Amino acid sequence: MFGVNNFAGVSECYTGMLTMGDEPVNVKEYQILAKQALPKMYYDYFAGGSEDQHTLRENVAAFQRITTCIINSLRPRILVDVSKIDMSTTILGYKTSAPIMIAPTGMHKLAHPEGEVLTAKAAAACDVIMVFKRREISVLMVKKAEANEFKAILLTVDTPKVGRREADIKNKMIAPQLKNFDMSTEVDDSDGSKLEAFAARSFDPSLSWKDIAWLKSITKLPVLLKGVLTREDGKVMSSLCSRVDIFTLNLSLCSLAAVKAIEVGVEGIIVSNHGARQLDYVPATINALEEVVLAVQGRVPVLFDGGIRRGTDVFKALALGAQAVMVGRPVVFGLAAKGEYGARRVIEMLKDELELTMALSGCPTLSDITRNHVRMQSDNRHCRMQFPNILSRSSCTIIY
Ligand SMILES: Cc1cc2nc3c(=O)[nH]c(=O)nc-3n(C[C@H](O)[C@H](O)[C@H](O)COP(=O)(O)O)c2cc1C
Ligand SMILES: CCCCC(=O)C(=O)O
Repeated sequence: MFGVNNFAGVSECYTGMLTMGDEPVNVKEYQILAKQALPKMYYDYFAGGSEDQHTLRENVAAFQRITTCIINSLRPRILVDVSKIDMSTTILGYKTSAPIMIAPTGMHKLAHPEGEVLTAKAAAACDVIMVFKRREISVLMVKKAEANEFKAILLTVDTPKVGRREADIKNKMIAPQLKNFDMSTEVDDSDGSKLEAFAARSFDPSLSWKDIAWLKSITKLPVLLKGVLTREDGKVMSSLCSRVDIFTLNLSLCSLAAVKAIEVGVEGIIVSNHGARQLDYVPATINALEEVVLAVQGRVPVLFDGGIRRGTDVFKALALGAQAVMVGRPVVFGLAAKGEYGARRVIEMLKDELELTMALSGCPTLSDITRNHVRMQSDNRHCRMQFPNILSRSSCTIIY
């Protein structure tokens, strides 16, 4: 039988219908099983994006556009000894076996009764904290993180308010009671998404650059900003910039969001659009990555998340300058479908696929993966000089 699944952000053909007893062969198949395993309200919460879900589709589709035509393609090397592939790297001084981490995603207990405990068992989890209106909650959580020997704080900076998630509104999404949020006791009689109502009560929309100094003043842990998408901070430059311009602009002319982040002393930046759950119509993160990497100029690590579903996606993000990637939904879907085993398999499959991609691209180590291993639309001028005939074909013109 030929099954067609058309989920938000995933549009795939499969040669059979999956059922819970089946063993998924790639991370996307875990989404199919998660959909079968979860109540609709919870599946929609995990899978959904904001508003038209344009960016949700783009996060995945933009990776798929880096494909087999001359521009937006991988560029493998041949006749390199790839009998040993080393995917290990060091992030903030900590050694890890592969540049793949688990993104901070809320409410794993909706996916599985044992929630985050199983996810943490399945892999070394990456830890997150949000700054709340009630700063005493933030202080408490930072102290808890320190006491539990967490290694870094990722400050989510793209959620002063929660994005408009229409599935959650329709489903009247219930915010479960969370241990970390015990201190919020207000009664919620709002209609629509209770999660949104919770966020409106708790998150601080006045969060600004000065608060980074406050956060740094209460902890010695390194602080990384999660949710940077641009190098610029003002309207002036954004009106002047287009994707193709970014290599030719004099970066020192503009006030830079990424650069500003470094100035206020953050130890790392995560290029993320929150899995397309916040502002719709922001770029797919893979299309925003290089802009930030160029602005940061190696001064702090740049991590990446959004739409990673394949080892080749990891490879593309590394080639465009990410030091490591984080994976959100696939891990939760693995957890929902097959518990700890499923979450672990998702990471293992991505690692195996990355290993194979490195071997087939002639890259025995991560440092062998270079910008020259991908060709993007923004390399167009260079392409035009080299491949005048091919580029006149409209099939090779990819529009961001
Ligand atoms: C269900 C869900 C919950 C999330 N919760 C948080 C969160 O609490 N804090 C945060 O910074 N990001 C959160 N994110 C965003 C993820 O950290 C990450 O940016 C995103 O999932 C990456 O995209 P991907 O799901 O396509 O891998 C959440 C994402 C999902 C799907
Ligand atoms: C109220 C939102 C908290 C979790 C989150 O960040 C998400 O669902 O994307």
